[in-house]
Amino acid sequence: MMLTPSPSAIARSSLEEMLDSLRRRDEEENPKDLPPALPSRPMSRGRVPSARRSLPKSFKDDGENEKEKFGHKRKGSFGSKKLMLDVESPYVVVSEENTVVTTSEQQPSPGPVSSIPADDSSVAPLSPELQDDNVSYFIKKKLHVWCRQPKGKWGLGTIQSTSGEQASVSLSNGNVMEVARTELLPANPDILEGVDDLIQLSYLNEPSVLHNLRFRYSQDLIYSKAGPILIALNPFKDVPVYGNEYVAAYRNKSLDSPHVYAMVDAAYNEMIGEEVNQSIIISGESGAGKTETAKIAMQYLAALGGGSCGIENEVLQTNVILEAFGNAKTSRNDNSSRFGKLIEIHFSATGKMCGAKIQTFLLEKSRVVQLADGERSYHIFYQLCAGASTHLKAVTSAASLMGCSPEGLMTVLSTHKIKAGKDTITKTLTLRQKNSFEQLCINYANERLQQHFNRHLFKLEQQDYEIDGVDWTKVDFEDNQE
Ligand SMILES: Nc1ncnc2c1ncn2[C@@H]1O[C@H](COP(=O)(O)OP(=O)(O)OP(=O)(O)O)[C@@H](O)[C@H]1O
Repeated sequence: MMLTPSPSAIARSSLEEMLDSLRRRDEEENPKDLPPALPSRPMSRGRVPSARRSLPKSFKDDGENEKEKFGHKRKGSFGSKKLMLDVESPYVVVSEENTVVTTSEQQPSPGPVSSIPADDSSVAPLSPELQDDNVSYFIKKKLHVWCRQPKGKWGLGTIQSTSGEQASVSLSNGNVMEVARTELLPANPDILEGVDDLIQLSYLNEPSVLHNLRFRYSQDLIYSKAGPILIALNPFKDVPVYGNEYVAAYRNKSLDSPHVYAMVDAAYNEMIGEEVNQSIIISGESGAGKTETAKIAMQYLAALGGGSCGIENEVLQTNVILEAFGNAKTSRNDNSSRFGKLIEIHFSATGKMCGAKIQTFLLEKSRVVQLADGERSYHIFYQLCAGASTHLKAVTSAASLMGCSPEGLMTVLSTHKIKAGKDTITKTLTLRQKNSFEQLCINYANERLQQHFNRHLFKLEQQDYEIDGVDWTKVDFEDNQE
């Protein structure tokens, strides 16, 4: 028997409620629809790269037009080169007895929520490791292999010889390494360097994926695809791939290299064409670029509806408010979103943005009162202080509330007293020490605690002195109060 907790039986988080409401809504809208199938994980396989498969739909020439217009050529197309089948190549032949692997066309990946076709059963997958029978081929043809080095790094090299389970590998930096054969993985042919969709790689192993992404990143190609999934690498700088010109280029399909715009465009077209709601899930570790990517996606949708006025602008401006109240500086990201959000954007029948609904969940509330070293509370607190009018500004009101003079308050906030013997030295605090609001609060709380302790303790002592007939007003408590 399976028990399902009833909604009232347990305390439910806002996240659970949100997911539940989404599920209910989906069921109401599409009762018979199954959730879209997840893409099957592409397997590493010996495969000749298909020139036709890799060519973008709008590919017309060798990319010079795009270079002229956008400053760089599209990557991932094999240019005008036609690939010939090298019958000797291990990228085609796994082994004599084994199967010739596919050169078949990969289905285009139509959108962010679509699935790619399951693996063709007529294709024999190639194990990610080098097989016995093709190690000799790699040696003979001096083909590259990835070799795991100390500290988990991968180095590119060629196998010189093997002896039992060991292999001698000549690395591209000139070193020769003795490694276990299990530490070797086949590398892709040079012609596949920098392909824009990882499923075009003949060998889909960890170093090959990392190498391909790094190669593209080094050329400011921050977007790549893995089938229907878009991979975005954070450039940590401005890359000139956004704005009206790019919106128009992706909209009219004169550009179709991997991009958030292309992803959003596919979803938009699917929504208009099929009249089905679309979802884009953006995930990654802190600082990976999720918030920025979501904003870029929203900007594209806003641009489709006519640009930065009216409702589109209002929807975009919600980010400013959300970030003020929900984002903060952390050790990993100066603008870290400390909450999850589900943004629903609504479109009219004509395809114009007509509204939005934003649900937030799991706000890190403890950040208001508890901070790690070097981190900050929510931007709004600092913005309020920075933007407050002279009348509202951190001194006269504060002094009257605290029952002291404004001058006295300013002095204690900006100076620090040190007692050296019988002398008292007043040291001016630096701007940073003055501005450390969290530290001020912590100090204030500690001072109050100390004061409470002192009062309590001295009251008891005073009573003792009074009993003993001592004039307690002449007792020097100052040391204790430091
Ligand atoms: N496409 C981009 N172009 C330029 N800079 C970017 C891009 N994406 C991210 N960044 C930079 O990286 C920083 C961190 O990105 P972002 O805040 O989007 O990360 P995040 O994944 O949302 O992190 P968190 O989970 O902590 O909220 C941004 O403030 C910005 O400086």
